[in-house]
Amino acid sequence: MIESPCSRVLVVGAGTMGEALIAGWLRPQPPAPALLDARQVAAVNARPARSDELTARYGIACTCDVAQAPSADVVVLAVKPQKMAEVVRQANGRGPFAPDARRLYVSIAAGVSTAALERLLPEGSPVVRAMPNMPLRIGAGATALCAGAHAGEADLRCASRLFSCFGLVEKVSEQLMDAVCAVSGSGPAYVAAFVEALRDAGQACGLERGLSERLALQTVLGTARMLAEGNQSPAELRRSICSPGGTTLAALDAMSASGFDSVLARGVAAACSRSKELGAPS
Ligand SMILES: NC(=O)C1=CN([C@@H]2O[C@H](COP(=O)(O)OP(=O)(O)OC[C@H]3O[C@@H](n4cnc5c(N)ncnc54)[C@H](O)[C@@H]3O)[C@@H](O)[C@H]2O)C=CC1
Ligand SMILES: O=C(O)[C@@H]1CCC=N1
Repeated sequence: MIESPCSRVLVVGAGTMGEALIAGWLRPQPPAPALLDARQVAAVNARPARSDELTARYGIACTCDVAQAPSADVVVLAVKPQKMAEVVRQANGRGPFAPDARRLYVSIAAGVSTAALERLLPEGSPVVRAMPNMPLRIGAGATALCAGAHAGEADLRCASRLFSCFGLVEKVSEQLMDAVCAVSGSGPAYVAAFVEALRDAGQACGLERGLSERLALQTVLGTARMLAEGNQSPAELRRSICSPGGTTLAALDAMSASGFDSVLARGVAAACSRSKELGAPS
């Protein structure tokens, strides 16, 4: 079990990501036990049906009124960036936003800066900003963390423990968080789009759609595993597949001439700009 001061965790806005975090903390990680047990986790979701569903599924306390939430040492803010200010103001200084105790606030919201959160939260609150990604659902996530003005090493350690059970955790300076969001936060969607495009391209060359998707998917999986588990760099692996005058070079030359790299660069830059725009809750 996780030690104090990370002993009771409240997830505010338990939607897709919030639920993935809860499920991961409560799941045993053989040979290790679960990080938290159901009595240590609580959640808030504005929709009563969703709140009931989370209680039924995980046996955790769940409420739809944030002001009524059980007390916690760590409050994970998992609402959409556009909702952040509204949720805190709705509580009106009660529940997890009461200025009566020191709590660590961990926000996973894209773009929202620690400074913006500190302005919303009780004065002097420690804030850690995290940017996880969707593959944390299968323990293969990538999370970057940075500390706000009042968060110390112990707060970062606590946040780090909460995300380490989901995969890679990196500490970065806050100015890099928008870029992290654009690469790994949104990245799983780019990879899914790549699989779709490779499937469709295979279909256009005559493969049956299902077969094309299976081949595309296994290719992404196998390549990612080789790069993660082996000692070849992406460039080395790429070169080892390109026979002189062969098929792969023909493909990469055509892709390069069509702007493959610059298309990706423009997409990532757009995500990074959007993260910055989301950064200041009104
Ligand atoms: N989806 C993703 O892959 C990633 C999302 N994020 C961030 O995680 C956060 C959550 O994203 P998702 O889980 O995808 O969104 P989501 O829409 O699935 O979850 C947000 C939840 O907040 C609830 N909510 C709205 N207002 C509320 C209120 N006043 N009180 C309590 N609950 C309220 C909604 O009912 C919803 O279930 C966002 O800030 C996003 O930027 C970060 C990394 C990856
Ligand atoms: O699209 C979004 O805004 C969120 C942040 C990273 C992934 N999904």
